[in-house]
Amino acid sequence: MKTLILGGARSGKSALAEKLAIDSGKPVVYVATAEALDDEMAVRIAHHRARRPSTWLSIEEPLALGTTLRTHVAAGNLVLVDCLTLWLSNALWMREGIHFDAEHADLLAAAGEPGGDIIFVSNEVGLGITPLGEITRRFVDEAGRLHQSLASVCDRVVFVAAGLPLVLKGTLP
Ligand SMILES: Nc1nc2c(ncn2[C@@H]2O[C@H](COP(=O)(O)OP(=O)(O)OP(=O)(O)O)[C@@H](O)[C@H]2O)c(=O)[nH]1
Repeated sequence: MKTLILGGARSGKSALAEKLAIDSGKPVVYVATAEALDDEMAVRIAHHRARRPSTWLSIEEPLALGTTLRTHVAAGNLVLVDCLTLWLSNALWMREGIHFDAEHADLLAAAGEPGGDIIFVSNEVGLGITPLGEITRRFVDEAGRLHQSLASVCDRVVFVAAGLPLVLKGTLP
C-alpha cells in the first residue's frame, strides 16, 4: 500500500502518517529529510523523535530517497518519508542542484515499483498566488509535478487541513 499525505504546515499530516504506520502493524523505517540547521529545528526534531515508537528505525536522508526506499521496502518494512518538500529543496539546490534530475527520476522509479508499503508526507505549497521570484516559482512548480506523479502511483492520497483528512484517492481505514 502506497500513500501520499499532503497538507500545509502544522496541518496534522505527520501525525496522520504516523498513525497509519502504527496501525499497519508492520516494522517501520522513518526517513527524515530534514536537517537540524538551527536550535528551533533541533527542538522540533526532538519532539518528533519523542512521540515516535521506540521500535521504529529512524534514518536521516536528505537526498538519496530512491535508494533508501528500495533498501528498506525490500526488507519488508513500511517506510515513512517525512517530508518530500524538504527533499525537493535539497535535491534542487544542495551541492548546486547537480543531483536533481537523477534523484528525481530515481525517487519516481522506486515509488512506481510494484508492491511495498510507503507513506510519503509532503507540504501542499501550491495553494497561494504565483510567487514573484523565479526560484520560488520553480520550487512550487516542481512540488506540484512531483505530487501529481506520486499520486498516480499511490493507492491512497489524502489532503490534511486543520487536523482533518480529506481522502482524494482510495480509502482510509
Ligand atoms: N533530521 C531529522 N528530522 C526529523 C526527525 N523527525 C522528524 N524530522 C523532521 O521534522 C519535520 C516535520 O516537523 P514539523 O515542521 O514540526 O511538522 P509539520 O510537517 O510542519 O507539521 P504537521 O503538518 O503537523 O506534521 C519533517 O521535515 C521531518 O523530516 C529526525 O529524527 N531527524
